[in-house]
Amino acid sequence: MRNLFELITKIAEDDYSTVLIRGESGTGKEMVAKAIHAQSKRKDRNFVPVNCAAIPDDLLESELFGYTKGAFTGANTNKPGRIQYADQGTLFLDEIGDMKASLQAKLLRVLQEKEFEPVGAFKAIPIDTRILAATHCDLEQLVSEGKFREDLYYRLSVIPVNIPSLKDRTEDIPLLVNSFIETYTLKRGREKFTFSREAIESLIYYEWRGNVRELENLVQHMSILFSGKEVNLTDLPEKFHSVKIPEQKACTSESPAPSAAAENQDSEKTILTQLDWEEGQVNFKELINDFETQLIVQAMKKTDGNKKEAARLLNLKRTTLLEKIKKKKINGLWEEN
Ligand SMILES: Nc1ncnc2c1ncn2[C@@H]1O[C@H](COP(=O)(O)OP(=O)(O)OP(=O)(O)O)[C@@H](O)[C@H]1O
Repeated sequence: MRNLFELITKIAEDDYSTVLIRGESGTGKEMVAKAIHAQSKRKDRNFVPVNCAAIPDDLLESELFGYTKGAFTGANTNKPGRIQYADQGTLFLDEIGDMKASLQAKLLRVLQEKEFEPVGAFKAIPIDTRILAATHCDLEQLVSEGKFREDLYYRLSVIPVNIPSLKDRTEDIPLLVNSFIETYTLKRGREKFTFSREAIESLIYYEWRGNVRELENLVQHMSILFSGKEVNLTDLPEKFHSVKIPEQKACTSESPAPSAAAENQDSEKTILTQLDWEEGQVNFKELINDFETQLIVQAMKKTDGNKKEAARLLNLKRTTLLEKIKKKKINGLWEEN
């Protein structure tokens, strides 16, 4: 996600490239598109989202490009399309994989020629809009099946942005939960609440097919229906009660998970017994540094080199662990020993 934030800033600065945002439903594709717009030079102009899957095929063309008076029965006046509202701004085309072939051709023209024709018009209108597209589909597959134009696919995916599913970044769950608690308690003017460790664990190991949207809905739901201070597992909706938590990770409020310090008592002993106080002063900084290295190497060994798991064992953020490994230049040390 940190890489993604950096990418958003770079993309926002470069106004010319088209961007294809990919991710499962609810991962935050529209949020990323809004963030790109908000950081770009177009930020004071409109951000216009169009969900290509939500508008029936027959209507999408006139909705997107507008129409002229008399273009079809019922077209009594000229009507601008959403693309015109996005002039000088950003047009966000969500679910682009659902766009029918004839519209794909019109969109390609916008991208290549920077102009479009409203339905029923004979003259093209110039347009200056940045197009951000998003999809949860496998566009390459649609291209190979002939359902999506290959030239449009290459045009759109100049910069691909992939948003990971929530189940692939479970370390973000507690952070997101806290942020949503903040938002929804503030909105309702009620006291903040917390989630018990057991409850958080069930959230961490839950499937999250609806990704961040589903998590946000849960916290919103709790902020309405739960009036206590700490949400326990039993306060959560039924589907969370049966979440399978891997054996060695399961912990209850009565039997807290082993802390990194306890797990590493052995290495602490080793270092302390190695100390020779008689020799004079001990080098405090060096010893702490060695101890830290030993802890990291041990955690990496225990988890077969899985940095995410090791960070969880050490009660560190994954990024902090990665930074330490890099700074100490100890990458792979756990394999050698
Ligand atoms: N990193 C995040 N931090 C806070 N809220 C987030 C984050 N990512 C997503 N959300 C929230 O999750 C919800 C879904 O996000 P969004 O609509 O951007 O997803 P999407 O991928 O475009 O979904 P869909 O494909 O179904 O349209 C929104 O309410 C958004 O505010």
